[in-house]
Amino acid sequence: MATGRTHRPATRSRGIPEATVARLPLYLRALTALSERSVPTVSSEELAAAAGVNSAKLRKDFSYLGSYGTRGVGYDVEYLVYQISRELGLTQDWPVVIVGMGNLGAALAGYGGFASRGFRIAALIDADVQLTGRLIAGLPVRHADELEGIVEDNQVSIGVITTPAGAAQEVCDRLVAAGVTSILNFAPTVLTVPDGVDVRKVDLSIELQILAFHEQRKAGEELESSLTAPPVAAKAVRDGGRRPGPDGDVPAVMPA
Ligand SMILES: NC(=O)c1ccc[n+]([C@@H]2O[C@H](COP(=O)([O-])OP(=O)(O)OC[C@H]3O[C@@H](n4cnc5c(N)ncnc54)[C@H](O)[C@@H]3O)[C@@H](O)[C@H]2O)c1
Repeated sequence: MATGRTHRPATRSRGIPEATVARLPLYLRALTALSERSVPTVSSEELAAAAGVNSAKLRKDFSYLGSYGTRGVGYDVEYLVYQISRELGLTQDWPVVIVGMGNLGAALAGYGGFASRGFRIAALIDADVQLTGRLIAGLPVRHADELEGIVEDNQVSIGVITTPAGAAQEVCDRLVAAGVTSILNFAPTVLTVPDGVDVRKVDLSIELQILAFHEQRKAGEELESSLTAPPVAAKAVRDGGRRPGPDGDVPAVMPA
């Protein structure tokens, strides 16, 4: 038994590094936006800026896909959308179940972005009999007793867990025993899964903590630069964070 995430090598099949795989959805999102605006080609710099990635890294990533673009023209948007979708396995339909139909489960069920990216919600499942049969986003909630049958009947390979932490491991075990091999876990707990099962954990509070770290660092840098800045600017910062702008009174640093 492996604890938490399954241990995979840093590269996947066909030698594409995990870090590249993790950036492919970012490129795909930016390319889809271009495609919707009927933009035919895009340069690596434009696409890198739209995806929030360094352009040298983008070119390296695309070389793993065998996509090199055309000098002076750039990359063919539609072809790249197809290539990345194929690489991510999005050209096929992925039935997904969501287990735990409280606030978060219902919000996810209502999110249209899954279906448009090839993730079909096969069933919404909850242990609460009061919820059984209730329509959420047009689908009836099924009782947790039916979980194994639903997974088998729909050949579900991806399960989303949005139950309280205390129920998540049991739900995970049942999903895996029924044949699910990928879990997206929103519950704040580390799941134990057998080899061959992938777990991705989503934790918005961790993302917020990372942002808090950056905020703190930015505040530290600002303070440091105010202490080393020329006397006039430093005085302006001490006087409430207002530095004289080009026309003398535009605050460059807003007071907190
Ligand atoms: N990852 C994040 O960023 C994030 C954000 C918000 C909430 N959460 C977590 O997501 C989970 C759900 O949050 P919520 O606000 O929707 O909670 P909620 O209480 O509204 O919903 C939980 C649902 O799970 C059901 N449930 C409980 N045990 C079950 C079982 N064994 N099988 C099937 N269903 C079961 C309950 O009946 C309930 O409907 C919690 O663990 C919460 O901590 C995570």
